[in-house]
Amino acid sequence: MLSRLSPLAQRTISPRLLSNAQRTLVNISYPSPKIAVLELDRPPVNSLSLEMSAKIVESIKEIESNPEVQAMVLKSSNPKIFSAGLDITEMNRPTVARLEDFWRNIQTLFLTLYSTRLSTIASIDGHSPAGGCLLAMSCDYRIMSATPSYKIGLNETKLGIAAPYWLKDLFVTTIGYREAEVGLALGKLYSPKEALEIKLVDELVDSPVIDVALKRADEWASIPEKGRVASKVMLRGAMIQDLEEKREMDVGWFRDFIMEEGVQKGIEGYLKNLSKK
Ligand SMILES: CCCCC/C=C\CCC/C=C/CC(=O)SCCNC(=O)CCNC(=O)[C@H](O)C(C)(C)COP(=O)(O)OP(=O)(O)OC[C@H]1O[C@@H](n2cnc3c(N)ncnc32)[C@H](O)[C@@H]1OP(=O)(O)O
Repeated sequence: MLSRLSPLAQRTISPRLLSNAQRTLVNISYPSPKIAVLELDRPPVNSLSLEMSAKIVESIKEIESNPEVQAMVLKSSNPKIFSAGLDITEMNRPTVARLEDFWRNIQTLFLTLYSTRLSTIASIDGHSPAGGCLLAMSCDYRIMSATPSYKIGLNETKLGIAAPYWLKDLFVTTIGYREAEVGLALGKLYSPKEALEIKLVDELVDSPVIDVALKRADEWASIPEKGRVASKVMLRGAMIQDLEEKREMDVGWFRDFIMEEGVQKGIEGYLKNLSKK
């Protein structure tokens, strides 16, 4: 943790040179009393390790604990990557105990972000595959950079794995059954333009995404909280309750699926290709 370094070291080491063990993993700022910005900061690609997921959850709770704050913008410190999704190394020849803990943390991350009383705006200024898309879909509103080379979607099948049932449900809820059926089967990654067409994102911008995200956060923050949160609970409550009831069953599915030798070989091959690239 950055806070474990001496004050002098904290001032003199460039943030770029810090290892992930020394980083805070996320940064929180408050551009105005009603708005928080939660910045993902786990180089190189903001992948979601067990510790990263736990840190995001802790940060959302910290922001929520201030009753004045009404909206939270989720952004990345990386100018080209929102999040590369789950940290694939967590699924590569893991111990069963770590793998199960990892998955419980991912479930908690989804449940916390999807159900927060805060209005959540995803400021997607870069690639957002798989778990990155999960983070974005868990927010209330998604704004993406129009840069044509960026990609967003659920590409799990390309790694030889499947999205868990609750991520599939979230995808169906967001873009509709037929598009989700095709997108999941093909592990499709959409360009920003395609993502807007299927309503995977709500808005595309050419200007810095964060500027528009902060404007939208202001709009969402101006809606009276009680009615806004009641509407959110009505729309999202069933999916949250369903996973709450099935959490341990889902951990079992995940563990058994990932520990299969064939799946392990697939993950190994995918990681090798990523590194070679
Ligand atoms: C029937 C019952 C079923 C039950 C099943 C239950 C559950 C299954 C769970 C499934 C859920 C999965 C969700 C996921 O999120 S899986 C992760 C998917 N993510 C990806 O495929 C993204 C992979 N990354 C990329 O495509 C690119 O890195 C990029 C994000 C487009 C950025 O490209 P670029 O800027 O060129 O960076 P590099 O590719 O060079 O990467 C730099 C560095 O980072 C490493 N890396 C990249 N992504 C990840 C990752 N997700 N996890 C860990 N590490 C990653 C990459 O290997 C490079 O490392 P080196 O510098 O060491 O080579």
